[in-house]
Amino acid sequence: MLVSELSEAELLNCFVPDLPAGQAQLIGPGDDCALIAAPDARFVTSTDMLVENLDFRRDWSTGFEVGQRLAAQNLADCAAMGAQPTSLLVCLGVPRDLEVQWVKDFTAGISLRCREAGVGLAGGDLSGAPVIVASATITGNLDGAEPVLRSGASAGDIIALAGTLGRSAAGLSLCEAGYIQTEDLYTLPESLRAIAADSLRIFKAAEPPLTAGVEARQAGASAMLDVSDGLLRDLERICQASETSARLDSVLLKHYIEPLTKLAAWLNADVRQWVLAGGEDHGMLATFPLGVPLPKRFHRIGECVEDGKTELYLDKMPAPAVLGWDHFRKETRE
Ligand SMILES: Nc1ncnc2c1ncn2[C@@H]1O[C@H](COP(=O)(O)OP(=O)(O)OP(=O)(O)O)[C@@H](O)[C@H]1O
Ligand SMILES: Cc1ncc(C[n+]2csc(CCOP(=O)(O)O)c2C)c(N)n1
Ligand SMILES: [Mg+2]
Repeated sequence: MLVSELSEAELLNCFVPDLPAGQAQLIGPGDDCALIAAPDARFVTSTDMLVENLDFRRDWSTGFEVGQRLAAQNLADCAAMGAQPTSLLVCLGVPRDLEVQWVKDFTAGISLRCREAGVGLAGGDLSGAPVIVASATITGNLDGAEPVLRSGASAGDIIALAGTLGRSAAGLSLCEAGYIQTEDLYTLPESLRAIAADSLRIFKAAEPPLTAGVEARQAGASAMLDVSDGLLRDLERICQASETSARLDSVLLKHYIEPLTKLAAWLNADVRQWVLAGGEDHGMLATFPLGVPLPKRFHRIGECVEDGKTELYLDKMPAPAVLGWDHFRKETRE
């Protein structure tokens, strides 16, 4: 059945009765607004969108995966402030010839990730669009604590990451090379299949270490963001906001590079490009004052350095000018 065969109310009725309700959700979907508890009189909020053919392709990803990915990227933004999610609102624009099942799968994907995070899907909006456009808005609670900003890093701080780097970019390269479904991976050498399957899964539906955000705040992180546009581009954002330089350690980055090296060689891709510039893994990139024990899941990858600039270094050299993701300007780092 196509969405054009249903009224808006009928389409809503296909999924609204099954949406998750979180603890903070006092009134869920059905009225003009939802009502969400904000126990510390302030809340964090952020929004993020996905556009068909730019951010996902329907022939690569299922509705279930796109839904999971939309939830994950919003939950990652909330986590990167050190906040606990309290509500998610979802807007969806769809073409008239889209299967109703796609919309149901998409909502099921969002609902799964919301349930895992204990957050309610509080409402949203539906409209028509020439391609699928989906956006979500998250709110989160800091429980009276201060948020972890991009601007809090100082020279001497340790730079650490929780989550994966380069896996999503590897998954994108696999799809571009025609390895789209797990079954397609059987034509790869056996030794590459597990890492390829892992990368494909992460590309299609990111798996950020969401609870690591609050843990980093509680451990005393000085700055944090989620890596959506690539390690170098996002670390540069911390450097610019904090007015510090940063030095990455190539020995510590081997943790991310080595598992992907053979797959990159097979695909004729640049593994350093995947790891240094690949976005959408949504790992938590944080800085911690020297001496603070890193929370579990955080791996040290470098340190902030004082040189009166906001430069990135890889060991003792300026970091390579590999491309980070930019929707409008793809040829250089900002
Ligand atoms: N249309 C807009 N109007 C107002 N502010 C915006 C708009 N688009 C982006 N911003 C703001 O600009 C900042 C950077 O946006 P960006 O989308 O790059 O966020 P990000 O967290 O770095 O990346 P991601 O969206 O991948 O998580 C954010 O604070 C965001 O709220
Ligand atoms: C079909 C297709 N082509 C390319 C990509 C890669 N891609 C799109 S947006 C983005 C960065 C994060 O964006 P934002 O900052 O808007 O969250 C990346 C790495 C994809 N996911 N799907
Ligand atoms: Mg972000």
